[in-house]
Amino acid sequence: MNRNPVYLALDLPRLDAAEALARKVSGHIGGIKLGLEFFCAHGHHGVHELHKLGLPIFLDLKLHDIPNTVAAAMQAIHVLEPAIVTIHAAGGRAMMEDAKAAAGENCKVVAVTVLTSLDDDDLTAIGVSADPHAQALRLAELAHSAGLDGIVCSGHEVGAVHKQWKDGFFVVPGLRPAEGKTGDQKRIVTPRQARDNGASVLVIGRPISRAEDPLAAARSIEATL
Ligand SMILES: O=C(O)c1cc(=O)[nH]c(=O)n1[C@@H]1O[C@H](COP(=O)(O)O)[C@@H](O)[C@H]1O
Repeated sequence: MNRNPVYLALDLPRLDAAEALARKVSGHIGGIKLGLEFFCAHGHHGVHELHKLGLPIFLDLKLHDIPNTVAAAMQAIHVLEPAIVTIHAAGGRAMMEDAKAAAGENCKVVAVTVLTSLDDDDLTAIGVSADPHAQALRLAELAHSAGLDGIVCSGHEVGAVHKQWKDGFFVVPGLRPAEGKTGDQKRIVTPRQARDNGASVLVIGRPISRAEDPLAAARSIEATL
């Protein structure tokens, strides 16, 4: 894995625009994250196109279904040779075990714990009585015992998760440079705080992709790390 921990979230509707942006900042990121917006629009073809840049690909598909379906989906993406794939920890132990067993040899499988767009009230509304911190720790423990490589959590929880899972692989989104717009994210920290708290991968989208000058934004984030 590249030493630069920043994975650029390419949440853009057009393939040519996504490719151009990734190419422009490619010297200042460690990888590319392709999520649901990209995959639903451009599928395998889009992933093959982005592979041409030579950076590791993080396929953020957040799979969450019965174990058999998730395992079959994992097998269907082998051919894309992703470095990292996401599933949802809330899918349960058997789903996580089967997803890991079906993944390619060099693919890290990480489980989303509590989305960074959720706060206490959101968890209460879906019937979860634990706060985001406790819930993230609980799901991290489950993901660890199911044999996954790591988890996705916010920069607020990653320090505590790191203490209980020393060699885990931790993906942290919800990152904003000090002056960045929050948007739909609720549990945010700066890229530097996330790294200092133990993040392995820093997922950054709009602070770069929606910046007036994406190259300058990527450079200035890199300079803080
Ligand atoms: O799995 C993820 O990457 C993810 C999990 C999470 O809890 N929160 C979260 O924002 N993400 C993704 O991280 C990216 C964040 O984008 P920005 O808020 O634009 O930096 C998006 O592509 C989200 O899909």
